[in-house]
Amino acid sequence: MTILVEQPKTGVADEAKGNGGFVVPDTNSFGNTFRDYNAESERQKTVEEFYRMNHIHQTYDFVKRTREKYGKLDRVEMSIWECIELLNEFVDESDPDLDEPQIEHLLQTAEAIRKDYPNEDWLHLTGLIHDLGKVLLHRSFGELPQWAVVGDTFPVGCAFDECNVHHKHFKENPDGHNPKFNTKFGVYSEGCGLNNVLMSWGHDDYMYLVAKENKSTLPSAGLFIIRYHSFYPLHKHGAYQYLMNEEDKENLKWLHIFNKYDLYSKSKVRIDVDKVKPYYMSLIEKYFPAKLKW
Ligand SMILES: O[C@H]1[C@H](O)[C@@H](O)[C@H](O)[C@@H](O)[C@H]1O
Ligand SMILES: [Fe+2]
Ligand SMILES: [Fe+2]
Repeated sequence: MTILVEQPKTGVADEAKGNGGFVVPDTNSFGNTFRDYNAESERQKTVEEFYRMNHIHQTYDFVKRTREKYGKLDRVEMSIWECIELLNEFVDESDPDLDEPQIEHLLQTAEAIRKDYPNEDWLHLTGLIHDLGKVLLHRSFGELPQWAVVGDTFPVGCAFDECNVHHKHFKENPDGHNPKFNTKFGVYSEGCGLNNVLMSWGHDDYMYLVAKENKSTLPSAGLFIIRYHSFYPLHKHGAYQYLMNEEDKENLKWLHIFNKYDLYSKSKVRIDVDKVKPYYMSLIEKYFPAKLKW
């Protein structure tokens, strides 16, 4: 099902009058511009070290093996809300804009979308669950290291585009020296569709598999957002476009909308969980079974 892209409820004029629409802040909680990977901040070193490990270890072979293993979904049975609560203890080491527990980020994203798109309940829920795959960091999921869970994603099996954050650290990735994998198309072909492309392993693809295998009724745009929201090289820089097919191009429009809320809603202003929980529980019930296989 294709859902037509609509304009947000409030226009710029409404925002200026304080009529409720989501307002994009100029700086993050640390006073820097968003996604500035070189800004001197307490987080810069942690983040760069994160990407060094990520770029060295995410190889075609690693992704294939790990995706097969986690795709079995034979670890845990739990509800969406139980998973949200599990995430409470984690801070994402790849993120220069946020050092709050993940539950804050999930609710902030969902609530910001809800302000501007009150009728797209599927998009509110997508906001709430888009990062749930970060449970891979948890003990019961084998405590995957951060480099295998978070951060921007990129295709493996073809050349690493220069617009990837901290690109220089790819020089230690063995795939970069393998002629099978280091050309523009690598193991892929033009227009093959993202569904046929292996992405670096992490919370996006994992949560997509969880939603799909548990028969979520979210529209294809919602599943696409979950699966590719960390693919900044594509949705921010326009790299790797030649791998997309027509359906990907349609879905990308919604991902562009979503990204604004994912990125810019990160703040220190807390959401009252008890107040908004009933609304989100009703959406979970509408689009997911009560218990899911993870
Ligand atoms: O640091 C962030 C964070 O891990 C997000 O959850 C992910 O979606 C982004 O792409 C990444 O850069
Ligand atoms: Fe994410
Ligand atoms: Fe996010």
